[in-house]
Amino acid sequence: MVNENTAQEGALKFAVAPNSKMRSSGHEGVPSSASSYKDDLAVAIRAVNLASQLCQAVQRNLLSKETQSKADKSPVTVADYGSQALVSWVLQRESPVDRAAGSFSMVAEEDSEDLRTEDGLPMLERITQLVNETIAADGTFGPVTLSKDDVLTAIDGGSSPGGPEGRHWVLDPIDGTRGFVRGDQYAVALGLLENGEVVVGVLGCPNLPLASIGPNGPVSSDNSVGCLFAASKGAGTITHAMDGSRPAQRVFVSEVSDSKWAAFCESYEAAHSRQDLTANIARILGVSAPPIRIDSQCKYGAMARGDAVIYLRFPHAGYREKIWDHAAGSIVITEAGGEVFDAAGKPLDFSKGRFLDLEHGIIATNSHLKDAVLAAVQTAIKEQQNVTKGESSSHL
Ligand SMILES: Nc1ncnc2c1ncn2[C@@H]1O[C@H](COP(=O)(O)O)[C@@H](O)[C@H]1OP(=O)(O)O
Ligand SMILES: [Mg+2]
Ligand SMILES: [Mg+2]
Ligand SMILES: [Mg+2]
Repeated sequence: MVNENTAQEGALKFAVAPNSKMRSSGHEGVPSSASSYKDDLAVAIRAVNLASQLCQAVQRNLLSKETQSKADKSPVTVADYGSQALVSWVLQRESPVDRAAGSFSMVAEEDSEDLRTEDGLPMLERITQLVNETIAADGTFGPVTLSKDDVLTAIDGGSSPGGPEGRHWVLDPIDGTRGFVRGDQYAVALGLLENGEVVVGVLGCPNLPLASIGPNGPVSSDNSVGCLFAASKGAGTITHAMDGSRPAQRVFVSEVSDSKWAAFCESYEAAHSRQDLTANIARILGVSAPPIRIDSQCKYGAMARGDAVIYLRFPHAGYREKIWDHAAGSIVITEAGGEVFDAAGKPLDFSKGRFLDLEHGIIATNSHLKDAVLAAVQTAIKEQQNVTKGESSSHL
């Protein structure tokens, strides 16, 4: 995990121009009363907070039997399922808009298939226990106990195919499960799509330091962690401490306009993003600070408050991006004044169902640097293709 020592060492080693850090908005809590998504944002924050409490409890006591491998070999834990069950349960119970409409649609990462087998029963029992303990500890939902069937049904509330029409919640119950299992960064990421567009996004980042993790972060003795980021269309992005110890503040992406002063963030896991390609992009841009490598959509949150100026993600060939890995993060960036686009410079299209259909790679930065970063990305990709062509012709 990037800790404050690393950030402080970085601050000494690398001269990075100051940028716009958190600025007080004068608003407390939810971004703006002018937002037409105020109710959606409030219920999304409540759901993400509750799910984050379950994740924190599990991460403190993670046992190996509480982690399994899915068919694609990625890990899934009792907390991924428990988080999905809680978010689905809170939204279906508390969302005024969904209740009034009598319909609920959510596109979420997990499903209950493995938990419905005989082998899955101990895990289901543990998840049900965790869900009920979390609801009881929270204390704001009244006396309620979910059965195993209720938990399975809540998890399967996330089976919607999504698409270009109507309202769909989009959930990654734990984004960055590898980071979660390692004891590092992860996010509970919840978005809302309306006719294919992300209109609400909430990121619960229980391990993210409140202090900047960027190379120009403040030299601070404050080791507090746990940040929530919340954005809704037209109303900006706010952040607050998850334990309520600091009030909400509006955040804005960095104003840095010279790429040599721009720090970039990317995946901790080399298997998730091509770090050779991102190193080349950084070289072309003249970036001197080392990459900030952390798991999950916490990167989008950190960038939205100015810790990093560029986000780069280039999965290995054959990987298809899912909408729940970017929906909440992308609106957190755009409402903080940034831009999110693919390697062709196009905005991400969340209207195509469970997958994103895009040109290789996802990039985020501020509007000053968009053209320069895009040009560097395209140059690095061409250089890479030339090297690959050269290698294959030398084998002929
Ligand atoms: N082979 C892979 N390549 C790229 N991303 C992956 C791969 N396997 C899982 N992921 C997803 O990448 C995201 C982590 O991103 P990052 O690398 O930025 O931390 C997570 O959503 C993770 O899924 P999950 O939600 O199951 O953890
Ligand atoms: Mg996963
Ligand atoms: Mg994910
Ligand atoms: Mg996940």
